[in-house]
Formats: sequence, structure tokens, C-alpha cells
Amino acid sequence: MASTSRTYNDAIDKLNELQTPFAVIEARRKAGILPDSVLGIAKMRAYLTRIGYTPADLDRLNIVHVAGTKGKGSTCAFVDSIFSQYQQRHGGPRKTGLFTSPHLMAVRERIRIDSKPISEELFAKYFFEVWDRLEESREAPEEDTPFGSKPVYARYLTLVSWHAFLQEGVEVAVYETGIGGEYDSTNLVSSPVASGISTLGIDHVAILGDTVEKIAWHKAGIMKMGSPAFTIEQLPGAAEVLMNRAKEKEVNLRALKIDPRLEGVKIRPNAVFQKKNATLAIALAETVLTKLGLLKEVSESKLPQEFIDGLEKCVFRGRCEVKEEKNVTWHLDGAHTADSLKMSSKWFASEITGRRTGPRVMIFNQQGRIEAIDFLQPISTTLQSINEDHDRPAFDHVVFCTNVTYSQTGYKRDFVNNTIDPSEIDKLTVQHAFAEKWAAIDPKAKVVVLPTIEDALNYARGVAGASPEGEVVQAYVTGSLHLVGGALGILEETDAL
Ligand SMILES: Nc1ncnc2c1ncn2[C@@H]1O[C@H](COP(=O)(O)OP(=O)(O)OP(=O)(O)O)[C@@H](O)[C@H]1O
Repeated sequence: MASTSRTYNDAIDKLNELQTPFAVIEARRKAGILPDSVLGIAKMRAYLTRIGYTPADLDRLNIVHVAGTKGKGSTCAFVDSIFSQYQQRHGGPRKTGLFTSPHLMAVRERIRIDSKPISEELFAKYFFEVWDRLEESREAPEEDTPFGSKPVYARYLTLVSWHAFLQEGVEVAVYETGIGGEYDSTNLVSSPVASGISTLGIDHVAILGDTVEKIAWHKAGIMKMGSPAFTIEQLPGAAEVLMNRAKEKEVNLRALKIDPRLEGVKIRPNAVFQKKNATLAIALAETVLTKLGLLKEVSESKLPQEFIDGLEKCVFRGRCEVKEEKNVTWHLDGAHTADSLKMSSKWFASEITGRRTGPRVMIFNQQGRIEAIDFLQPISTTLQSINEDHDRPAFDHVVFCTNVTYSQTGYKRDFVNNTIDPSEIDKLTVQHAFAEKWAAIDPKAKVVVLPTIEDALNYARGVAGASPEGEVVQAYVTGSLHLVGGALGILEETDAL
């Protein structure tokens, strides 16, 4: 039966129903049930058929497929930005698509056309067309999913992206994997124009495994015979697995060193990790633009101006982002793994070293992941290392909060999260554990636990209000993209993208 409501908000409400509830996740975890692997891909193929396409249709999108533990979103954003420069100057690629996750401020950011988030209207249109097609093709007996005829949230959005891009006549689409690669919902593409594997490290261990080698095996699953693949320098164990899998698949995999043509190109932040992401993006964009006939010749000594502008003008919000307010400078970065938080805290330290004065405030969120407690010590160590006065704490104030947006109205619709323990929000168990740990690491810091993002931002503003005239609070907001997205939404006091 077709749904009668058709607005963007209705679509997001329906989408939120496709989140696996916390109780189900817990029951599966206790029973040792892992998410679908081979079966998951088979189901995805069936869903694609039910909405009217075959995997061969996806080849029309000239897909660039990117996996990795860190930097895959940034790499995708660079590639998209380079395409955008070619579009502006040469009118091609005709239309571009970008599919990324998670979102920062609104779900529709995940599906971009010509670099802009798809409009609310188009999102709702394609969302409900997919919905109706799945309802109409529903089979008895009902499939084994908590949602009847629909796949889970991330898979559903992947279907919507394919439908939207194919209907809109997208000529080239950049796809970021969600989790892993081999069994990721985006991995129905059989002939990408190029695949890229960004920095590998440890994340999602319950699904991908607990070593970088096991994780590399999954990520390598996006490489396809007949399509060139690129990666950057990796840990030796990971590099070996990637090379072995490339050989098995008869894929020409090139491991790239930082591109010397980046010398003098002003990428942000000016850090080694970002140069690796940019290097990968250059190789991917060169491959696609050459295939489309938009790049006639690749020079080994100089990047085309379109590439330079694409890299320099690339905006990837919520990653190493700085916002100035009257007496608070907000440094926002959605890093949420051990390795990326090390990079991220170095970035914050470099931002404030010798240039910025005033109290330092860290606002940190990780939801329900007590193991993230180990991420805290390296952050403190990095900040201590820039202190000339060794008695100064790493941060004067440290705030641990949940990822609930507002104190009065709770989650913004696009941030509703049913996958976490609802009672945890009230108990703040993880936040209190983090606070205790920080108090032990850095006893001079004032450590507080607050229930919402809004409360945390107000706390930092309060510190600014109580500081002497002329001092500017240096606030570092990190630990989760949900936190950073919520914070940006509040700071800008608008839902506009
Ligand atoms: N190559 C890299 N190595 C280590 N850390 C990185 C790298 N690239 C980015 N980061 C850090 O990780 C954060 C997230 O970057 P990005 O969104 O590109 O990664 P991602 O792979 O898409 O991760 P996720 O989707 O899990 O956030 C950045 O803000 C930065 O702090």
C-alpha cells in the first residue's frame, strides 16, 4: 500500500523506523549473531531487482568506489570537488553524484548531486518511490528482517541513492562504503571506473575483525577485475593483504606515495594524513576524467589547475573545521577512532600553538562505547606537549555529553538514534566513566558531565563569559560526528545546509 504522506520529514520518520532497535542489537550480540555477510549482498541484489534495476545498470553511473578506515569521506569529497571544477570550466562531467555517510546536519547530505545535497523535495520523491516499489514487490512469507519488506537504514539509503542518481542522469558517481567493503551494501557495483582504499586501521572490530589484516581483507573486497585500484602507504600487514587480494582478483593495485605535485597546493588541514587522502583522490579523479575524455594528458610534474582548485576549495564540513564566535573559537572535528583522534588532537594543538590564548575547553562525546575510554589519554598527552607551563592542564575544562541535540526538545529528527540504549541517555554511565578517567589523567582540569550538546555549548560560552576581557575560549569539539553535526546545527541556529 502506498504511503500517503510524502514530505521530507515524513521520509525521515519512515527512515528512522528502519534503524535496528537497541534491544534487537543487544539480543543478537548476546546470541553471537553477526550481521549478514554473503547473504547480505544477495539480499541487496534482490532489493535492487525489486526497485527495477540490475547491477549492470549501476555501471551507467561510472562509479568511483572508496573504502578505508580513515579518510574515505575526505577522499570522496576531494574527488567530487575536482569534478566540480571540470564541470564549471568544461561543462563535464554532465552531472555528478556523491554518496557518503554518516550525515552531519541532515540525512539528505548523504546523497549529493552536482556537489549539493539533494533537495528535500527530490529526496522525498525518490525515497517514497523506492518505498512503494518495495511494498508492491513484497513477497510472502515475509523476509527475515525486523522491517518486513525493507532493508535496514543504511542499505535503504544506498538504494535511494542509486535510484536518484539513475533517474537524474548522473554521469559519474563517487561512493563511500559504509562499513568494510566486501559485504558493504554499496558493493553491488561490478565494474567501477576505479577503486580507492584509504588509510587502514582498527574500527568496527565486531564486524570486520580485530586485526588490521582482517580489516584489510574486507576493504579489499571493493577491488574488481578489470578496474584499476589505488591505495596509499599502509601498515605492512595491511599492505600485504591488499596486494595478495589484488593478485587473486587480477586487479592492478597501485600503492601511492604522497604525490609530489601537491607541493604548494594549499589543502586543509596541511597535514600528512590529508596529503595521503588528496594523493588518492588525484589518482581516482585522473582515471575517471581520462576515461570520460576530459583529461587528455597526465603531467608528472604539475597538476592541472582544475585539480589544484578542486583540492584547495574542497569543503568537507565537520572535519577540522574552525568557526569564530565573539569570544569562543570553535574547533570541530568528527574523529571517532583511536588513530583519527590522535591526528585530530594534533591538528587542534597546531591550531592553538603560539597563536591562540584563552581557556581551553574540550567537549567530547562517544555514545555507549566504553572502550573509547582509551582514546582519552593520547588527547591529553598531545595537548600537554604544547604547554610551556607544565602545571597547566591539557584543557582547563572538559565536558562529556551525550549526542542528544537539545535540552528541551531532544533529538533533531535527522539525528534520531534508536540503536543506542535509551536508558543510557538518562544514566550517562559512559560519560561519567569518561569524566572519572579524565579527572585521573588531568587532575587540574574542571571536568563536567552534561546531558545534551546544547548544554555543552552553553557551558563553553559560560566559560567565555566569565573570562577576562580580550580572552577567547579555544573550544575543541570532538569524538563523534553526531556531536559535531549537532553542534554545528546549534551554532548556526538554522537547518539550512
Ligand atoms: N588518512 C587519515 N588517517 C588518519 N586520520 C584521518 C585520515 N583522514 C582523516 N582522518 C581523521 O578522521 C576524521 C574523519 O575523516 P573522514 O570523514 O575523511 O574519514 P572516514 O574514513 O570517512 O571516517 P568516518 O566515516 O568513520 O568518519 C578527520 O576529521 C580526521 O581527523
